[in-house]
Amino acid sequence: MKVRVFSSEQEATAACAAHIATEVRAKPELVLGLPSGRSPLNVYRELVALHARGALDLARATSFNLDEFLGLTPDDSNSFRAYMERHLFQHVNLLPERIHFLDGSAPEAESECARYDSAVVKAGGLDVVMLGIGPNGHIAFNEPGDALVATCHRALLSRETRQGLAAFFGNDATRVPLAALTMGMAALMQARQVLLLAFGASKAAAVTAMLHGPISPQCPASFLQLHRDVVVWLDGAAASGLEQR
Ligand SMILES: O=P(O)(O)OC[C@H]1O[C@](O)(CO)[C@@H](O)[C@@H]1O
Repeated sequence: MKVRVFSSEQEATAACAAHIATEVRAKPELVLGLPSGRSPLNVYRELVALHARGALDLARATSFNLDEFLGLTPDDSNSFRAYMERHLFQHVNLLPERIHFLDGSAPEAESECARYDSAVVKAGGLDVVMLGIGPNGHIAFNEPGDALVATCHRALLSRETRQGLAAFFGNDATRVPLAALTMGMAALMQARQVLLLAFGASKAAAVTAMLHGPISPQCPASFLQLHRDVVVWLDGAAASGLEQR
C-alpha cells in the first residue's frame, strides 16, 4: 500500500480530489465507489470546486455509494443519499441515472443487496473506490467480527460505529440506526484502485493495524494489504502510530 502523509487534512483531501480528477480525465466513464461520513467531506468540497472551475467533468462517470442506513428512505435528511445530494450530487454533473444507491427502505434487504451487487457487476466493477476507516477498522459497514461477508449485506452496527456517527444525528448515538446495508468485501477488494482516507488521532490505531497488523476479520481494513493498488491519504495525527514503529 502506498502511504501519503500530509501536514493537514486540507492538503490531503485537496491532493486526493486532484487525483480523482486526473483519473476521470484519463477515463471519463470512470466507475466510482463513494463513502459517506466525515472523512470524505473535504474531498467532495474540492471536487465541487474543481467542477465549478471546469476542471472536472463527471457527465460520463458512474457512482455507487458504499452503504446506507437500514430503514431510512432516500429523502430522509439523515440518509447517506441525502448527505451525498447535499455535499456532491447537487453541485456536479453526474447524471441521475448513473448515480447508484442502496435503498435502506427496500422491503426486502436480501433482494435489494442482490440487486446492488448485480448493478456493480453490470457496470464492470468499481474503477476507483474511496474509503474511510472506522476506529475499529471497519470499511464501508464491514464491521470487525469472526468472519467477513463477501457480498452486499445487512450489517449490525457496533456501538463504537454508532457513537462515531452521532455527530450526524444531533450528537445522539441512540438516534443512529442499529443496522445498515453495505457493499461486501468482494466489491471493495475487486475495485481497481482504493483510496483510503484517515484523519485525526482517533484513527491512528486503526491505520497502524490496517497497514501492519495481521490480516484478520477483526480489522476488515487489514485485507487491503492483499490489494495491488491502494493509496492511503493521512494527516500527521492519523499517521502517528506509524512513526513509533
Ligand atoms: O469518516 P468517518 O466519519 O470517521 O467514518 C469512517 C467510516 O465509517 C462510515 O461512517 C461507515 O461506512 C463511513 O461512512 C466512513 O467511511
